[in-house]
Amino acid sequence: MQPLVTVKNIFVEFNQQSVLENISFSIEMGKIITLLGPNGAGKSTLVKLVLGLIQPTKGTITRQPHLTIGYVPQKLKLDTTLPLTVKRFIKLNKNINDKDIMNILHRVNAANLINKTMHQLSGGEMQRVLLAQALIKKPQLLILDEPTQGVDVNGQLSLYNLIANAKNEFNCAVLMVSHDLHLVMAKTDEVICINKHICCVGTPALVSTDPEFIALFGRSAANQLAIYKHHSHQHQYHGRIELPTFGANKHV
Ligand SMILES: Nc1ncnc2c1ncn2[C@@H]1O[C@H](COP(=O)(O)OP(=O)(O)OP(=O)(O)O)[C@@H](O)[C@H]1O
Repeated sequence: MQPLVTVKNIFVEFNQQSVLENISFSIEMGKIITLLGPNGAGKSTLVKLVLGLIQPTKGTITRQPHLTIGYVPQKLKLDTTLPLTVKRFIKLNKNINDKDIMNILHRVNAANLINKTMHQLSGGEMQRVLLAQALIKKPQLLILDEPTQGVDVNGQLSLYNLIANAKNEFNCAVLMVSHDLHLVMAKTDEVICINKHICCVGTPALVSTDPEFIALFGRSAANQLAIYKHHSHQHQYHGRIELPTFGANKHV
């Protein structure tokens, strides 16, 4: 099957400064890809390229015709003087009815937030609402730029479970940027490690042994990635995990 997105030999420069160099990869249906890299490595720039928000200086991006993309941005700038409720925020998507909104909020365990205003939300609540907003149109590709910012460790695990279950239910692909090595890797099919160029690519287990990854992130990060070879089940997180509520796909 044709990949949803194919990125081929991409270069990006801002003010004649090179930000991305010779990046190639493809996003296939049903796969979770995590972009890793140090600050300033070009991860958000790559996400914006895939979204079509910026154009490459050189190279090509091919998207499947009529590809639907749901996007959770790194930061959401909201005017705090406007009391926008969660319901109205999600309704900013056209042709969405109240039943659809309630359904999607239920699925991200956020139905109780429907009448809250956006600026009243905690970090974890905000991320759930942003996820609901990204999922409401049943995207073929879900893109998340650091989806667990401001979320505590239990909330992070819960959010990654929701993302993995959304992937199963909608059979969408997921492209995300994350620094949560110890948690996110259990859900990731492929890691792309970048630092302007692609340093290494592969499963978390494979990348954790790659000398370029170790040189960039250190042994401790490599061990966090590798941990999931041995401890990929949930028992160490007992206690405060909210299990996702996705239809038949309750396995995590
Ligand atoms: N619009 C822009 N104009 C000029 N420079 C930019 C622009 N956007 C990004 N940059 C620069 O490109 C480089 C990569 O930025 P980017 O935000 O993609 O990195 P990142 O890997 O997502 O970083 P972080 O982990 O800190 O979020 C940085 O040096 C940044 O300053």
